[in-house]
Amino acid sequence: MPITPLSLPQPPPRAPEFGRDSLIVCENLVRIYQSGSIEVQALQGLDLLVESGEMIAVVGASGSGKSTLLSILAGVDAPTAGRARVDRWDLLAMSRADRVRYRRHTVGFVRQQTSANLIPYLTARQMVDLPMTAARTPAKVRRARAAELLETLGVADCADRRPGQLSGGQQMRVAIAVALANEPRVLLADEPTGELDTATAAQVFAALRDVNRRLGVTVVVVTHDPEVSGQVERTVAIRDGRTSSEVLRRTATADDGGTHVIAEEYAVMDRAGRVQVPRDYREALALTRRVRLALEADHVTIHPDLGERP
Ligand SMILES: Nc1ncnc2c1ncn2[C@@H]1O[C@H](COP(=O)(O)OP(=O)(O)OP(=O)(O)O)[C@@H](O)[C@H]1O
Repeated sequence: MPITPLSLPQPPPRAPEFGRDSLIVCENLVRIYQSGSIEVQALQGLDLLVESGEMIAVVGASGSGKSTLLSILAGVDAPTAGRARVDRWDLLAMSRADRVRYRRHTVGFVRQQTSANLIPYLTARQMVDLPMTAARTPAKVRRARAAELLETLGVADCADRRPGQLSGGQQMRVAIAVALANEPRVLLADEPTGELDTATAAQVFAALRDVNRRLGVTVVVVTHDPEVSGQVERTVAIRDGRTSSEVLRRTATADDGGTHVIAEEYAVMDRAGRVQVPRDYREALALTRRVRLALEADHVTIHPDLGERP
């Protein structure tokens, strides 16, 4: 009997390159650390796209690979395998000189420990000046830009103070100003509010959002704080070294004119089509080793395997 072919929507003639127009592209990214005879797979095939001008939060349990991802994007650490591109830089194929140029001009990095970002014997103004001096920026431009950045971050009055004379929140704002000194396209911040109290954390986060909006810098911020991740349009969750889900938030206007935020959670599908079904879904329907997939007109269903088990 002839088999009637299933009528499927036709794919585009040739799939465009993954993330061709994105500013940050990670594809199947792997980072393996070797400590003695033990191998730790910190990233296990992570896919991530970030568009120019976006601000995203990266969340995940301790040890899930967030800091590893940020260090790779910052050009501080190198991936073991996969693909990582930021702007025009291929992070797996950079020479040492490229890496210096990349870290100086393309990305600004704010590290997890506030103190690791600052130099104890320099004033805030001198610290913002330092990366510009390394980039051979003329003195007049440096002076103007340092003043402008400290003003933007709300710490203009701290310009002549050293880190020891600043509060934790002020230190973090100065660290952000330093990271922005050479006008990078991307700002990476690893737990920037981790050591701060709630009110100060909110101010620092507001400063990051301001930088994103006013300067157009793309911001990737790693956080444990649900308050923080609730304030960005996209939150990417990492589990076991892979992106597992994304929450997109948008503001909707109700009939009475009031606005409210709608948050929708999406599972992430990798390029091979693999999707992780959340544990509570699996448990609710006893989905185990084998499931039945069915293609409907505009969605795909997953059914438990009710057949005979071998
Ligand atoms: N230099 C290293 N050598 C060996 N293992 C490492 C190294 N750096 C990270 N790891 C391991 O890689 C995994 C991911 O670590 P990573 O710091 O990226 O996680 P994280 O999500 O940032 O955690 P946290 O929220 O606690 O900072 C962990 O198992 C960690 O122990």
